[in-house]
Amino acid sequence: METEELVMEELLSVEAEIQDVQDQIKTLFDRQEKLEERQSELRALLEACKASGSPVQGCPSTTSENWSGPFQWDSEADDVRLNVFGIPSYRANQREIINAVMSGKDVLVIMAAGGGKSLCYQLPAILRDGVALVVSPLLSLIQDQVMGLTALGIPAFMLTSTTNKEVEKFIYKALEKGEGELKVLYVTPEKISKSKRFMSKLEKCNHQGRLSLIAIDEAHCCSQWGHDFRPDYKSLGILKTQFPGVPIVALTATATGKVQYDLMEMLHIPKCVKFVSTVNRPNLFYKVREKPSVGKEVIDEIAEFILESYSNHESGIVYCFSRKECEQVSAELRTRGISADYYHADMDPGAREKVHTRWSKNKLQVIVGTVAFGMGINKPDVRFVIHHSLSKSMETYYQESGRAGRDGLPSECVLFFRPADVPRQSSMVFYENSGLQNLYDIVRYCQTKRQCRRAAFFKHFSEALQDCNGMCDNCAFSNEIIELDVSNYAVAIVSLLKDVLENDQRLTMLQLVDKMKSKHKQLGSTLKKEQLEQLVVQLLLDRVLKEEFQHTAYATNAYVTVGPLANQVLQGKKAVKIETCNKEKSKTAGDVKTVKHRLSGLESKLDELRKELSSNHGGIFPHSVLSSQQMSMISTEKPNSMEELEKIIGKLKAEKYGDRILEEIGKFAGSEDELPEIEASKEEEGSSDKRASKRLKTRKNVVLIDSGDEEP
Ligand SMILES: Nc1ncnc2c1ncn2[C@@H]1O[C@H](COP(=O)(O)OP(=O)(O)OP(=O)(O)O)[C@@H](O)[C@H]1O
Repeated sequence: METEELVMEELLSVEAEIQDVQDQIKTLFDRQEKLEERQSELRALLEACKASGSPVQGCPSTTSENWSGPFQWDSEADDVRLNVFGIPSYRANQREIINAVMSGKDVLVIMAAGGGKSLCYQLPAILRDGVALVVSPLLSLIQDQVMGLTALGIPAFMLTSTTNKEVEKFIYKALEKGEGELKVLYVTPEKISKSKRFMSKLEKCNHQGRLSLIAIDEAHCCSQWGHDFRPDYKSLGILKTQFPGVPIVALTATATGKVQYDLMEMLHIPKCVKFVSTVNRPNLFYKVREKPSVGKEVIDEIAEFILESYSNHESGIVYCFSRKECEQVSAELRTRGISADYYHADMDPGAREKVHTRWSKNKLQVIVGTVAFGMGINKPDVRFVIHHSLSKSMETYYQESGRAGRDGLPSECVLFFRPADVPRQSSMVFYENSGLQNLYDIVRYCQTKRQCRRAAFFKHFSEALQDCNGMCDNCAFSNEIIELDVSNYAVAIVSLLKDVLENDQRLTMLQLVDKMKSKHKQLGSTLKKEQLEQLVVQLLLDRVLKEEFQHTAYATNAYVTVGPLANQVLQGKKAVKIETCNKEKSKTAGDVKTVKHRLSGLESKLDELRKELSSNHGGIFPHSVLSSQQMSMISTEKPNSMEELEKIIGKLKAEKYGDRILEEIGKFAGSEDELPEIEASKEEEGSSDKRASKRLKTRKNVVLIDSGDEEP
């Protein structure tokens, strides 16, 4: 008997050790997977550097074909840009991309939403002889583009399931015989993969030297690592094989290094010239708000936000997790006086189209949609994108929030986050490639109360850091953040889960938090329920815990169990901390109400500053006093006189960024090599202006602001 007990004891200890070893193996495998991913990203960057010689983010350029010109088609291109498209000047990279396509190169374009990708293939399509083929994933997107081009007098057509026989005949004739006027032809990827007839006409067109270029829009759909993988995009590789002499231009708004590498392989364009524009959208203010646990309260907060900040019926989108939620949220918003309607995949296409059109024409303020409200949303003046629920990845969030402010004007992106939303998403994405890893990245973005939100995007897309300019809640509002050491709670959670496991039971995140709550009540716990939830999520991110999934006939349930690093916590080798705010930052940070309040206090001080300026100086606008960074903080417009500057300030004030502008005005009078003025704004109101006026008295090339002028 005694021997049996001893054996039993040893068996348990061996089993525990095996578990430990397995945990370590799992950690190492995870690490290996991450490293391999990074390895392939770096290889892709290296390839791209070698192949293109063009500036690639994160990789120094090796050659330097100068794509800015001059080229023989320069004046013709300028003429078409201005007189056909009505565009006065190129945006960043557009000229270079057009020149590379015109030179017959394969080109990969990564440019943020609204950056102006279409011009990059539409302009060469007009300049080059023959027909340009454009592959685009969505009918609605194609219809919009064809309508737009036709309105400009450009012969553009689409060949899709909705095309009538007559038009189809015209297109085939134009391809085969060059009859009729056809400059740009839009198709879906299915046409390439499924229609032999179409491919044979295209062959003939190319044979006669009339296929001018091939554009592949939303090219990230080629890669299964991307967020919108479309199987038919995989077969687009055939285009380069069949038409090797025709330049391919692949365009997308987002692609990590891995996706770029993948799509270059899929499309057989390894030597393409690559143009990567920044993912930064400087006009978007990112913030995360704590999501109340009561559904109605969430809607109250969303409604309050819209009614207070966007009372002039400015357009917005609210993204929800499910179709049902979508319908509920839109109904609730309506009862609170907001003109809202829902949009999801379960509606018939006619009804969806109707909602979209009403919204596009500003007859509806808010669309409450699921992810189905996605590609092809071209409304330029969307002022806010609210996420009622967590997105499934950084890429998805970047895309969805990026539908705000395509016109370049200040807009807000607000994500309502609550840890309990994590298992809802994880039980949906755990079977996808890197699904959980992607989800945990966006959860990390939401959990932090310290790190710049923008920096998370730069990191995710392997781009060098850029200044956020105070355009996210964590950078703009320096509320005191306290770091709580909650290692003892972590130990209690791990021990509890081990007990549960030994009894062959499982706990969901909410059950675990409830158990902890009742357990800690007895111990006189100080952590609130929300903080316990935050802690459990933190432990998931830190791999102390992990999620496991179980399928039932109706759903997949997510459970929380001990993870690879659980023992380190038990052994006291790993400290666990959570961040908490002194004030309830997430509720107030960046709200228009807050900004307006600060602004009204500062306005009277601006008047004082004006008076001082006018009594001292002679009206010379001191361009030299402003660094380009300061200038860009104020506006993308460049003022040439004080009057113009004041107008811009007035406009920006109306757009709620007045307090930052005042800070900048304070800087006009200061020397750039003084201490960073940005700090002044964080002092008590008024102190920055006092310092500014002091400097005014001592400085020579200062500004005159006419004290008699009305605030524009
Ligand atoms: N150089 C330019 N100057 C001013 N406006 C421009 C310029 N280039 C493009 N635009 C305008 O910018 C808007 C967005 O362009 P476009 O639709 O091509 O963006 P996109 O990069 O394709 O965005 P998305 O990825 O969201 O589809 C359009 O209204 C377009 O006419």
